[in-house]
Amino acid sequence: MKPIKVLTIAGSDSGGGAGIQADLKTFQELEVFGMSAITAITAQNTLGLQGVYPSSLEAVANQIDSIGTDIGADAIKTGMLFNSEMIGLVCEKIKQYQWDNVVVDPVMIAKGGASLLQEEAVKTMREQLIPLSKVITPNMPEAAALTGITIQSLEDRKEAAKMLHDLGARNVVIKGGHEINSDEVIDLLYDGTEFTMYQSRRIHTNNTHGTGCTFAAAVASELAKGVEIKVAVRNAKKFVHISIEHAMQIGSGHGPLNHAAHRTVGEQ
Ligand SMILES: Nc1ncnc2c1ncn2[C@@H]1O[C@H](COP(=O)(O)OP(=O)(O)OP(=O)(O)O)[C@@H](O)[C@H]1O
Ligand SMILES: Cc1ncc(CO)c(N)n1
Repeated sequence: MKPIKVLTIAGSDSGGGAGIQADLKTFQELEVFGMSAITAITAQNTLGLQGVYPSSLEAVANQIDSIGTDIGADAIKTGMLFNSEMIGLVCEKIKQYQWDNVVVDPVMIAKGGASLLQEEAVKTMREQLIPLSKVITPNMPEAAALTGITIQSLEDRKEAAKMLHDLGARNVVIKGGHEINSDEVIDLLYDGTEFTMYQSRRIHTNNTHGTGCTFAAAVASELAKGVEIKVAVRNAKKFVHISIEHAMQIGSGHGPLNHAAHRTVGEQ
């Protein structure tokens, strides 16, 4: 069987819950071959972010070239991209290698509130990266930052999704993890034609560190396999849900997910 390969371009989370670590765990669980280009090293744990050490542009370019010139990728996922220059570089490489299955997780702020993207970089993301994306997966604050729309209701999310589609994203998923006053979590997909809602029960837990990375990595894995977007989002949401539900108690703050849970729960 031909191996299916997925590349994540993202930051490292020393605590193992988010970023590159969450992505590679997800790729492994969803049976695709995972590769990485590391944009920054973060010192991070379940309590917060203790330090950020960005990679040089040369290091990022070289990592991507190593993959592009030899192994290739059936899908790529971007996470923490640190600043405007790095986003520009990643856009150049996506074009150079003609990568089409591009999942953009527009990471800006970690759950604890620490910034993972410089502010001026939001403009570059909007103008350069979004037009190259097959799907963009902002949470509600990220969708607000990218569009300037204040997002509270589902209608606000629909308006923001349309705007992000107009900016060039072929599909937009605005995730609902931040709608904390509700007992359900609804992720909203817009494919340029219609809206699809993915609804689940909200799990009341502290262990949600890395949900966004895991979700986007799962979408990328499914797209790499040739699964169509509506099913890819459904499968990704199910995978994240099970992984949150069966999280182990790790650290004393916002703990990571249990990416292996689907094996025993048997729903995947
Ligand atoms: N408490 C929860 N219960 C069930 N599902 C959840 C919960 N929190 C998040 N999810 C799911 O996890 C996925 C990620 O959503 P979320 O809005 O948390 O992303 P995020 O804010 O980008 O995450 P991150 O913490 O990695 O930045 C979505 O599919 C969402 O439905
Ligand atoms: C490295 C990294 N990427 C993304 C996130 C968002 O969850 C995080 N906390 N850390």
